[in-house]
Amino acid sequence: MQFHNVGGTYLKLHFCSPQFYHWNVIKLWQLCALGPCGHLIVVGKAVWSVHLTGFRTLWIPQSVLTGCVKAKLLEGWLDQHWRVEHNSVILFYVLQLSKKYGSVFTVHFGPTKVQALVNHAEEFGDRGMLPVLYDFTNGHGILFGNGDSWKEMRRFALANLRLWDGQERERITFKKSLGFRIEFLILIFLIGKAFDTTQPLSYAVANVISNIVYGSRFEYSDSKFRATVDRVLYYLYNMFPWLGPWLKSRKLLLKNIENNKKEMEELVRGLKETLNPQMCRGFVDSFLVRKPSHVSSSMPLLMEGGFHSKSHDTWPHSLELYYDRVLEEISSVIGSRQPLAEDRKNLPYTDAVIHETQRLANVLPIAIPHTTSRDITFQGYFIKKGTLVFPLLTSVLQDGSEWESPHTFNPAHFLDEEGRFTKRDAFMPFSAGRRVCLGEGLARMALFLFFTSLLQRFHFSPPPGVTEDDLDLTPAVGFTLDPSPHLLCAVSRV
Ligand code: HEM
Repeated sequence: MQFHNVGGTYLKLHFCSPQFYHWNVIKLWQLCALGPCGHLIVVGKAVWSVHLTGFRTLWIPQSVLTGCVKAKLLEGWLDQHWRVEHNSVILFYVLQLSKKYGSVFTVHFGPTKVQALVNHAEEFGDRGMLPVLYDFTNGHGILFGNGDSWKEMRRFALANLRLWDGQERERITFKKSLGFRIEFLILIFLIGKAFDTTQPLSYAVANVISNIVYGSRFEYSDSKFRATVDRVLYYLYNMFPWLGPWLKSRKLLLKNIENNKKEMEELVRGLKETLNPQMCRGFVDSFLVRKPSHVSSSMPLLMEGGFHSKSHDTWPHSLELYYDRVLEEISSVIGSRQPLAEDRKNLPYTDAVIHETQRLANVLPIAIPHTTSRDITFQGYFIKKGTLVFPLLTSVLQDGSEWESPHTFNPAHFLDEEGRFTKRDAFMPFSAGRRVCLGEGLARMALFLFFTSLLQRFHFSPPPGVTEDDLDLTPAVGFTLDPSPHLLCAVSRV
């Protein structure tokens, strides 16, 4: 994939001078720099506002922020504001800067030196490690690993996922699991009450992934399972390293991670005791048979796949209001039978709507951090080995020179003049290069089956008394970009 043909934006972030390291309060202004409402809050004699001119500056006397007061202020303020604003602010903020400063620019951001850009798969292909991600993984696994062990794990995982893509495994495991999750949603929706889209979808997606990872699904009434998923959701809303040790939520985050690890270990113990090497039930079994010492690395897939897919699954319903044409297509091609993966090629408009939803929803706007594997000069900028790099996927997914209407929902982006589905190079919600999403094939298939099955059965609308215009779909904060929590009603079509 050649990023430079697509013309994305490359973000380079510098952190400020180390003399401020010893101030606890430094993290406050690190945050505030990109904090609520785009205001820059400068504490004490911070000198790094050079590149942030143009933003309003609010001075907080340093004397106000000492000892406990400092900690309390910080905690309360962060809890109230940061979690709500963080992601969208970073995103819109850097996009604004990119308009002003061009495709490579510098932001002073805190006490570590950080630069972010995308290109050159090899040089920018290592995974960058943020403290909070380290808390979660200790640097192991596919998502956050590097070097030979990452290479080996990725190859192994891909081979296994391909296995499931193969006929037998797909028919048995994948379709069955999707059936379950759809069954669950049907139950929820049939209750007829307005529901918040996030939670049932998260449980359902997590069940699909656990079917693949563990070879079995959970009952939705299982309180342990629900607690695990809730904890994963909690991670996502708290994955901000610079919140650091001041936040009480970090303590909870670590406790949640510990609890989830324990439960996963328990599950793996059970699988070990009942292992039959001739009959792999899921991903963990493959590890137990062929790579027993790496088995813990398979576990974060539950979180990884779950949260990405969940974010997408919550979006299409919000856009369902536009989907009459999709329904016509589904009903003329599939009728009332269960949709199958191979139906996709006969549903070009539906496929275009799903792609356009992914493009505009842009659920991982700054992907997952990379790091440079060696010194490199890129677009005239020297970047040192070990520099943190944030691929800004939004800059490609909503690039005005690539898309006819970059900020508007427009399925025609993926259709040719005859109404046939057409691929676009700038469509890269799964990123690109050597760290491209491992679950892309699986996620694409799940999105298609899930989306068509739900639309086939339900009409979605805002709750009584709420108009479509009242629905607030402003992206909410998190590691992923989800729509703000909102209620919908599902009315059965059959
Ligand atoms: C709609 C759903 C999904 C989206 C949009 C998505 C997107 C992404 C993105 C943007 C990355 C970062 C790539 C980079 O570092 O440049 C990624 C990495 C990854 N994804 Fe996904 N993902 C989805 C679903 C899944 C699923 C279902 C799985 C698991 C079965 C999965 C497994 C992974 C793994 C293991 C990585 C790390 C790859 C590596 O570092 O080598 N993803 N994904």
